[in-house]
Amino acid sequence: MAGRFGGAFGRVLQRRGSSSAPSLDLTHNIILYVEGVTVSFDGFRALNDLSLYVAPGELRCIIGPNGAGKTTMMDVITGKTRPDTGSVWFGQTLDLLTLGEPEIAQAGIGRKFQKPTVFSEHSVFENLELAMAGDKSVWKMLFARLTPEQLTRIDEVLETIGLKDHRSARAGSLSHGQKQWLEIGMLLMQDPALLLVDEPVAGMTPQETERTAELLTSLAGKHSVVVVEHDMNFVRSIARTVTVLHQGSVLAEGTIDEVQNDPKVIEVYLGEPRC
Ligand SMILES: Nc1ncnc2c1ncn2[C@@H]1O[C@H](COP(=O)(O)OP(=O)(O)OP(=O)(O)O)[C@@H](O)[C@H]1O
Repeated sequence: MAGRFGGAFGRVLQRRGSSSAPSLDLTHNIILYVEGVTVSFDGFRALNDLSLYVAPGELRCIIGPNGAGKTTMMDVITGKTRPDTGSVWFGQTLDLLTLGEPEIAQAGIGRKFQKPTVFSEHSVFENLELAMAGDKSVWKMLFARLTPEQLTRIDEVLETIGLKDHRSARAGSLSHGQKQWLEIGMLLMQDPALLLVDEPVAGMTPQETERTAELLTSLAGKHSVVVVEHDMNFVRSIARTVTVLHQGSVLAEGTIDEVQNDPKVIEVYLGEPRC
């Protein structure tokens, strides 16, 4: 990666709010490099020489038929699965393949899985407070006095996720969509530079879907956001650039109209009822 994109001149960003996080060098205006990545399971190539690049602040949608390798790609970026070959870099200088899952999260990559996982018995506010704990003791966090900055940050995130009026509600009492937003809020408490979001609108009402589109769109710019989603109407409503995966490689990339009119994409999706 470093060879291909030249030396590290210019900007080195220190992520806000996490002094122990490694610095993120965005010199070449790329936050995520996935290059030539291959992952095999018992000889079957789930990812096959996959390469893609994400710019800082970009909102990228990844689509592809079942089994295309979308989840495996997320697993490789977050350190859950190690590739056989290829490289994955976060900015110019962080080689993600040398880091474990906790270090990758600490470096500024947050992942939202499809199923929401919130602390049901705690309030919305407390969930955000707990998410701020990072590697500190959760118990200590709940009883520690919050600094004015921390309180402000929680208020900001409550505003962003649209749950200001539910701050005292028990998380378990929220609707499915609200739980998803709360979990996104919990990730935001760590201020990740890159957010990976897996099928955010599965099971949501049309109103919740619309609100989620607004939320993810509002996060882009401040964060880079990579969304894996099957719902094409949703993808159309948020995406600027869409990457289509098929058999572990990039089949097409472009605007939603470009990829939907691409004969290769049409052929792959023929008979795929979800798209
Ligand atoms: N741990 C594993 N062991 C064996 N095969 C696996 C494993 N994980 C994934 N695969 C296979 O790799 C391929 C890619 O799977 P992956 O889950 O990444 O696809 P996907 O695009 O996320 O699919 P979906 O849209 O259905 O979630 C599939 O054929 C899957 O069966």
